[in-house]
This record gives sequence, C-alpha cells and structure tokens, in this order.
Amino acid sequence: MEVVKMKSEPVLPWMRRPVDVTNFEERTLEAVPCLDPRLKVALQKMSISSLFPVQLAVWQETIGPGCFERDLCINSPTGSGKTLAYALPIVQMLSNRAVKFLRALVVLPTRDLALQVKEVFSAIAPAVGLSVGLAVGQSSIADEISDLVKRPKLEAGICYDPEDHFQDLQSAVDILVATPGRLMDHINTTKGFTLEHLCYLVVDETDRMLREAYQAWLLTVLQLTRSNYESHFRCGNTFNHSIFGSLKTIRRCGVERGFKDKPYPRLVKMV
Ligand SMILES: Nc1ncnc2c1ncn2[C@@H]1O[C@H](COP(=O)(O)OP(=O)(O)OP(=O)(O)O)[C@@H](O)[C@H]1O
Repeated sequence: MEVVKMKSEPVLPWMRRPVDVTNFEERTLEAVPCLDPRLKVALQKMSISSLFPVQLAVWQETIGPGCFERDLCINSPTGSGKTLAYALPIVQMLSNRAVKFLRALVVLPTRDLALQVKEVFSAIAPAVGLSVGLAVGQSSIADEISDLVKRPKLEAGICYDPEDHFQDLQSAVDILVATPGRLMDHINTTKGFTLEHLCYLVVDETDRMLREAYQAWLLTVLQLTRSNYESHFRCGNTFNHSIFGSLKTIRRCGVERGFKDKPYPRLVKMV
C-alpha cells in the first residue's frame, strides 16, 4: 500500500484563529479603550471622530487584550482604513520611548504609496514626540541621510577620530517609511543607519511586494534584525534566496518570530 506523506506547511496563528473584521463596528474615539489622549486630539485634527471596523479589530489585537501577542496579517478592502489600522497602534506603542532609535519600518512598493503612508504617520506621531522619516528617492541620498541620521555637533579646532565620530551617529527618526530600493541603499551605504533596534516591520501591499522582484530587501532586513537571537531564528541553512522569494517565507518568519517572548520585530503584513 502506498502511504501518501502530507508535507507539513507552517501555519500562522492568524490562519488558525482569524479575527473577522465584519464582526466589528465603527466606534467613536471616546469609546476606544486606552487611546492616548494626545493621539485622540491628533486624530480629531484629521477630522477623524471614530475608528473604522478594521482599525478597531487591529487595535484589539495590539493595544487591547491581544497586546501585540502575535504577528498580524490584515486583509480588508481598499479604502477601509488599513493604513491608520497599523499606524495608530505602532505610534501608541512607541509613544513612551525616551531614546530615539529607528524602531518601526514600513516598506511599500512605490514612492507615491510611501508618501501617502508617511503623511498618515506624520499626522499623528509628532503628537507623542516621535519623528517620521522617508526613504524613497524623492530627494538626493545626501539630503535623505541628513534627515535620517543625526550627527553630533563638532567643535572647531578639535581633531576627531573618524571611528569615534561614527559611534556617535544616532537615528533622527523613530519611524521610517521606505521603498525597497532606497532602503537597501541606506542599509548598504549610510553610516549610522541601523535596524538593530527595530520593533515593528510593516510590509504593506504584500501581494505586490512579493510578486515583484523586491525580495532581497526582506532577506536583508530579517537578517539584520535577528542578530541578538540567532538561536531562535533558523535562517542559515533553512532559508535561502529562493525560499525568500515566496509568501511562504513570511509565513515561516511569522511562525518563528510571531509570539511574545520570541524575537522581535513584530511583523505586520498588509494584503
Ligand atoms: N477612522 C477614519 N475616519 C475617517 N476617515 C478615515 C478613517 N480612517 C481612514 N480614513 C480615510 O479613509 C481613506 C482610506 O484609507 P486608507 O488609504 O488607509 O485605506 P486602505 O485600506 O489602506 O486602502 P488601500 O487598500 O487602497 O491601501 C483615507 O482617505 C483616510 O484618510
């Protein structure tokens, strides 16, 4: 008798226990639990008086009882408010950080989409003291670098060792919205640009990001953010470029990385 072996595919928790957004109703800002009052004011300035169902569902999974316990894959129709659905919880989660590090990275396939998303973050993040950067190739790389990396003030007449100077470079932004090409440029060439403090990675327009030839950035970002927890994240032999070229990669990474007490960053994927 022939025994047919089923190949075991990793399954993300959200696939096993999906949260149905249609069970949620729009809710006024006053009724949103734990919403930082400063963010409430910022939203009101954007003429937003309530959260849409997908935003409330994501809020529940992040700031609410779900408490960012797992990675998220958010799937809802165009125009349903997915951008704010991930931007609001990320900004609220980072609002208490005292030291500025690049902690959230949002990657989108095109400059225009990135600009739109940056606008949303810029409308709420400054209310809680966070800065948002853009890396899309809209301006020269030199201008982008000076927006993204803070250089210490040098005193005239003192001779500085370039190595010490490099150590003193700091991120000028807490949140970065980027396209893959410019992101890779900064990773490869910008001194002081580091992903070592990254807590949240958003892959927006995921279907497009994975269909087109952008995948090398994902491998690089995941490798750069795993340095502190090599033992948790089996990358070396298990993952290779061909595997990284498929949605399976993100599923696997979600399985490996997506739980509390497991390695950061949390992944948020927008389909
Ligand atoms: N809570 C809200 N109240 C009022 N308007 C909102 C709210 N949330 C988002 N919007 C507005 O709804 C529009 C659509 O939002 P958004 O672009 O985030 O949708 P989306 O689901 O990301 O769409 P896409 O799939 O095209 O990326 C935007 O103009 C945005 O300003």
